[in-house]
Amino acid sequence: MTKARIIDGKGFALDLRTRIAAQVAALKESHGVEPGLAVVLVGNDPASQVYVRNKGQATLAAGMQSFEHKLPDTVDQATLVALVERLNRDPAVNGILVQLPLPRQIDPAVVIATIDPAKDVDGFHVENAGRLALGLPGLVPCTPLGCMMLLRDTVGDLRGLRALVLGRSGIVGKPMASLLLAADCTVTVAHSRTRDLAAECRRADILVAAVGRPEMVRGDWIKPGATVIDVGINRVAGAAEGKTRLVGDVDFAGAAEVAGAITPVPGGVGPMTIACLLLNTLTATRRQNGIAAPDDAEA
Ligand SMILES: Nc1nc2c(c(=O)[nH]1)N[C@@H](CN(C=O)c1ccc(C(=O)N[C@@H](CCC(=O)O)C(=O)O)cc1)CN2
Ligand SMILES: [Mg+2]
Repeated sequence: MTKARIIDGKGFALDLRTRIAAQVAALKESHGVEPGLAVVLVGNDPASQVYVRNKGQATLAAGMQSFEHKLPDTVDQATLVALVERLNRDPAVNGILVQLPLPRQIDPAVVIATIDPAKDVDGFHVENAGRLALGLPGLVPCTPLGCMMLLRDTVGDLRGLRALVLGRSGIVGKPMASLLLAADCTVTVAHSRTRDLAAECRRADILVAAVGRPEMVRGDWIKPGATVIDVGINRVAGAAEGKTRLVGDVDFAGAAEVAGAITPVPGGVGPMTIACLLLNTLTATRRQNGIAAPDDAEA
């Protein structure tokens, strides 16, 4: 039987997007400034195509300008870098995002390093990563930012809580650990080489799973009453022939019997990623124009 509160990331994200749209309208009214987001898609990865389409629709729905750039999967790195440099110079573009993954002939680190840090709404540039690690203001990666919003809404005061981040990627695990540390949690980062992962998980008041391994975290790894944030989005074979379904990195049914609160997949962290992209674009636009956020703003 499900005991845990199910954290409604989809609902939270929709509400956040509505509030962002209101702030965009106010920004246009007060300063005549309209945020613009450029999204670059390289190749034909079906999931990336869906994400980019959803980002474009969400951008327009928030009242921002959307610029989509699609390049073939054979494109060379120099051409992509030249496009990013052009977007860096374009005053209508306040945020730049290059959809990942990129084809193998392109080094993502080189492309990300080309993005103007002030327009890096993914928060992946080393300058923004360094700022986050040092507790300085910058642009924060969207998925960890969304996880923190859900955590604050669910738990409230995070100070002193024991948090375990499962996964050490530069996109989710490391920034997530920095954000939890900044919120005064006691943070452990676990990974594939961690000894007795289950025991580490069982100590955590907050468990953030971001390893990309379907249902790896079992129900008996969860501390009773813990808050579980599942970042995994894994497509696995479904019950019916030829059908697939999405699962997280956590065995939802098992964990929901033990946890105090848990994000579902789908409908948990995923929708927060796009909502936080809009938030970062608004933040970047304000900073580029020297406009302070109103007191009731999200960021
Ligand atoms: N440049 C970037 N590339 C990628 C990022 C990113 O933040 N920046 N993240 C992911 C993909 N992603 C956004 O780009 C993303 C993934 C999932 C969702 C989402 O809403 N998921 C839904 C389920 C969707 C489905 O049915 O497939 C959910 O979890 O409810 C939004 C955005 C990799 N690349
Ligand atoms: Mg503009």
